[in-house]
Amino acid sequence: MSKTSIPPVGQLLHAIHFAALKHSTQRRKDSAGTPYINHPIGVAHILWYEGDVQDIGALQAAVLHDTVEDTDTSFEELELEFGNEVRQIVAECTDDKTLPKAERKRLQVENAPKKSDKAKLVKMADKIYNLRDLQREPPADWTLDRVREYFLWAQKVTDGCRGVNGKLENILEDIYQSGTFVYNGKQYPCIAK
Ligand SMILES: Nc1nc2c(ncn2[C@@H]2O[C@H](COP(=O)(O)OP(=O)(O)O)[C@@H](OP(=O)(O)OP(=O)(O)O)[C@H]2O)c(=O)[nH]1
Ligand SMILES: [Mn+2]
Repeated sequence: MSKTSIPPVGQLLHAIHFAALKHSTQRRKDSAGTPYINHPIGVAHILWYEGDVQDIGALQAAVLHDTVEDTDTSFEELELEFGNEVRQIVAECTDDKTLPKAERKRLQVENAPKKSDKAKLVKMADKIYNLRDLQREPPADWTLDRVREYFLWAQKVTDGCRGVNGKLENILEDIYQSGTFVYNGKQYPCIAK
């Protein structure tokens, strides 16, 4: 059976299985050491359940979005397993880790408006997931300033993704306008007024 003739549920399962194997030894930065795979699955879950996104390529790319950046996965491998469109969306969501961190962050802001609609969807859901993680419990070694900087930077990135999904935009706007995060037991506004 050629890849495109596999029903969408099978295509999505293949992406989940692939990402689970690739991220199998990785953990999130929270104190519980949550399995990393919870994040890419959660990003696809946000697209479907909160963004009403049913496009199979976008959902697969969401599940696979950190495989090249954070594991030994190559773009060629993604193309072979999932086709050219998924490869391209993931490529648009992959930072060049050979660049200094400040430059990577700057490029995310600069390039967001130039991305395809499907890459913008994945970027917004990725940020929603990470911002919610930060609201709940910042990584143990993050200073208060680093958390604040992340919210400000994320807003600049997702502002460049506007125009493709009002529901996801509204979720992000709520976080920036009225969201709070907890740091050392104290509550702070995500974006100081
Ligand atoms: N908030 C949070 N983030 C965690 C946690 N564990 C892992 N991460 C990952 O850390 C990244 C954000 O941390 P940074 O210090 O800014 O980036 P870095 O990992 O590239 O150094 C995100 O990468 P990313 O998904 O590639 O997105 P991006 O922020 O680089 O765009 C996020 O998925 C956690 O417990 N909480
Ligand atoms: Mn991510």
